[in-house]
Amino acid sequence: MSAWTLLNPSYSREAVNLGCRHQEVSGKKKLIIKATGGGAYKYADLFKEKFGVTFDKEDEMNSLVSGANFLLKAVPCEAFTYMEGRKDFVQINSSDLFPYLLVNIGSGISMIKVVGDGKFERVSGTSLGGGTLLGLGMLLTKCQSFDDLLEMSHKGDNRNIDMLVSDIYGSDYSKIGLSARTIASSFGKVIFDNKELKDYKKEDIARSLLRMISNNLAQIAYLIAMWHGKLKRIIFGGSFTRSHEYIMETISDGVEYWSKGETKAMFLRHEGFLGALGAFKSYEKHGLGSLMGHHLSEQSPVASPRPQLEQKSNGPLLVESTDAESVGCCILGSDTMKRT
Ligand SMILES: Nc1ncnc2c1ncn2[C@@H]1O[C@H](COP(=O)(O)OP(=O)(O)OP(=O)(O)O)[C@@H](O)[C@H]1O
Ligand SMILES: CC(C)(CO)[C@@H](O)C(=O)NCCC(=O)O
Repeated sequence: MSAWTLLNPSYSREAVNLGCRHQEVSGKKKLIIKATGGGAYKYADLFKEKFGVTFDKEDEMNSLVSGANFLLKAVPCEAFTYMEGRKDFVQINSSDLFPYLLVNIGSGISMIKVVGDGKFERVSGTSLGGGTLLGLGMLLTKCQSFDDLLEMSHKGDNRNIDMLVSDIYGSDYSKIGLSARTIASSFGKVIFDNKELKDYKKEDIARSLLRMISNNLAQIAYLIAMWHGKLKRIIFGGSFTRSHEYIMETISDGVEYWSKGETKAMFLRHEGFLGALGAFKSYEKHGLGSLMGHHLSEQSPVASPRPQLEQKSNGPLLVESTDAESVGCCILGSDTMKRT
């Protein structure tokens, strides 16, 4: 997947009008598109040469934060927790939103402490992210896509690959709070198996990989949140989770475990669109805010009655009125195009 995000001009008439603009340069019309992420730099020349499109570049971190703040403040029930198969929407009071840790899981992971609108610091990051899962997954299971890998993982059993506490102790190790089922060493069982890759079920490998990456990022995120002022909210964005229940469940379990139940992982309904939304929002600074407000009030549920602040609900009611299509933007990758 490419590392760039932009508003897709072919998605809808509104997106054409709002995602890009024309500028008259020496009598010629120039098409300008907001773009963010690495691809906004990497592919700028290519787009200009092939399509005559100029990228109006917005900083990636700035766009991620701006997109996340916008969603959390303006879209009812954007954030939710996911535990034991249950999605609980959380409406955060905007006066109590900051500070929080934004963990953007793309190919790599950025951890950003957000303290206000436009006020943030990228406090950490890790290269063990979505790209690691997919890359290792492709090597070890020959999966063709992320969805392929995810589907495999649903059918797998990581206990055939991972070394559990019970494999070492024969039971739990309750004195230090480790249950028999806790993974003591990801992929650790392989050491004693004397088997080759072909002898393992690819479903089991997929499951172990997913647990390994998700557990690891949950732990790092929690530690970073504690290190940077005991941030009470950890919000996970980026295309990695894409509402995949098992991924969210594993991340939630990890945060719950490491925080001893004090912190809950939060996810976003529009998790993969933070950068695009943030780049879009930057029109405000060019004095085109009214145009944007018009578009959003038509398409997003902002105008609909708000649920009670800090209310939690796992009922379907709130989803109905806050359909994911409402934000109406696309991510274009070099090989994929996804729509909310
Ligand atoms: N359909 C998909 N195709 C490819 N990757 C997917 C898909 N769905 C989820 N993913 C996961 O999302 C990751 C990429 O996420 P995203 O598009 O947010 O990041 P990116 O912009 O490419 O990365 P970075 O932020 O590091 O530049 C992949 O590495 C993979 O783990
Ligand atoms: C390089 C970026 C910012 C590109 O989105 C991302 O992939 C990332 O945060 N990677 C982790 C890099 C690190 O901090 O180790």
